[in-house]
Amino acid sequence: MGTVEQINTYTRIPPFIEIMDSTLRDGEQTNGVSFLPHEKLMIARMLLNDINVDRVEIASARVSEGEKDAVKMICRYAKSIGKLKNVEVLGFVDGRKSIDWIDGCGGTTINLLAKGSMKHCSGQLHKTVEEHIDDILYSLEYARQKGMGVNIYLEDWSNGMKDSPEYVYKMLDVLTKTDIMRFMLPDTLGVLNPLQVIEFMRKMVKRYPSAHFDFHAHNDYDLAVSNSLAAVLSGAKGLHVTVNGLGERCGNAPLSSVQVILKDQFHAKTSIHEDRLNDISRLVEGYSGIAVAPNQPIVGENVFTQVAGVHADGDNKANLYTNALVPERFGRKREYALGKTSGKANIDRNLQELGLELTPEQTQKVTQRITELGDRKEIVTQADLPFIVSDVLKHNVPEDKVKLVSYMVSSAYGLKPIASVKVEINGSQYEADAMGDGQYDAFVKALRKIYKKSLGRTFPILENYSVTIPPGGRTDALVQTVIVWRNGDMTIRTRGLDADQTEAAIKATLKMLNIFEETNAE
Ligand SMILES: CC(C)C(=O)C(=O)O
Repeated sequence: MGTVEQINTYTRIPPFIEIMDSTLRDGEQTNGVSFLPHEKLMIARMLLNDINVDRVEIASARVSEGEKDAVKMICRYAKSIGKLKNVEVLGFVDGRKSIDWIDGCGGTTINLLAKGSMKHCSGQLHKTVEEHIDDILYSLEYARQKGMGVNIYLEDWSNGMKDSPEYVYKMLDVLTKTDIMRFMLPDTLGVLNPLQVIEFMRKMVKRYPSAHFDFHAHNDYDLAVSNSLAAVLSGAKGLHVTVNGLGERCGNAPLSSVQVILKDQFHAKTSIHEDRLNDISRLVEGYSGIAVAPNQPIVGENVFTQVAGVHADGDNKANLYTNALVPERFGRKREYALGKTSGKANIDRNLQELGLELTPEQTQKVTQRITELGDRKEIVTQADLPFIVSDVLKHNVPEDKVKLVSYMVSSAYGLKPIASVKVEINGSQYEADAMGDGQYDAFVKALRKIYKKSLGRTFPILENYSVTIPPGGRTDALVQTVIVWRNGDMTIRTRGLDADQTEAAIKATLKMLNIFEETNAE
């Protein structure tokens, strides 16, 4: 596919694609997801106001009292901003019941769930197509009396077109002559491929040229996005999406992916404001409890993070590793990961952003430390960097007077930790075991024994011990331990940085002992 002209030669992409978001209806059909009424309101608010989707489907009728509260709140809010008509509720072909329920909540549009395949009509409703059409016409007439707009779903339309197209045509021959606003064609079981979508949608558009068709994809074959594109390329005027691709089984087509593909690859217009796509994704991720995969395009945690140093180098030199999906477009920022493959260019980028200027030797030391952490599978973030820099550079403590030769600390349920420590002090080796209230306590007690029993010397008193995690973002890599020691009038404050808290405290302790030895030697 190339230019808009080429696209239009082979296809009939409508100038504008209407986007209906069903996060609050189909999205809530994700296993384990249930939104509270106020959560539904917050999501609907953001979708209507900030993301500017054309329509939202917010619930199924007659589900529960909680759902009723949510629908009432959302309808009240939508009315206050003049968007009540953009709010839709799925209802059933059940005579007056669903329509009354929606009307009672203040809703003005029903998405009527009709059967789109012979199999569903006879197997589930035990009705003939004529009987089903009569029931639909009855609901339509009642909705009309209530002043309610009607869209209609033809559930299992995809299998209908495969197995019983004459059933689908019989329905639509009648229904397209009514005042139904939109015909919503679901691939209920997610069984279609793009070629079939093109074939079936073209048949629809050819036979009913003035009808408005929406396509509703499911992702069972990981084809929800491709099928949605196939649908609009064949004349569908609207697409159904959900935030983060939530939805029954494998979900629906994700809003963010559909949006960027329509815009960038097919030059199709929508009403979506892209700069809040990340925000809505985070909101829904939080409320649904369903984590977004880190590599999910547009909204995944990692998708704007360059890991390989060569990428940062190319970006530093000539912005070489970028495409139309620039993070700022979605309210995000490009990041340069820190790890064993990141190299100097990534570190330089991060130091620059933090306004830290280091000499080449200092950068070399920091790089070496980050590579070491990377080798241990630790993830280092920009938030960790200032701590690594000061840990590597700040102290000018000689580190050769006291060296740790080996240590072991135990951890077992119901038993006190034990530490076995061997250290070299001024060239001679000493070892001791001790039991403590915690691993670090046992470690310090063993050292204390060495100092008192083997060397006959005092050991500084531990006055304060604090542990902090570098602030911001993912900080699973590092813990900083700051320990304050007192020896007579002398206060020694040292810190250690490591992924492991005990290890960080041990590092801080060794620094203290080297300072202690240095001052004792003078
Ligand atoms: C409930 C219906 C409309 C649906 O989501 C589907 O068929 O995919």
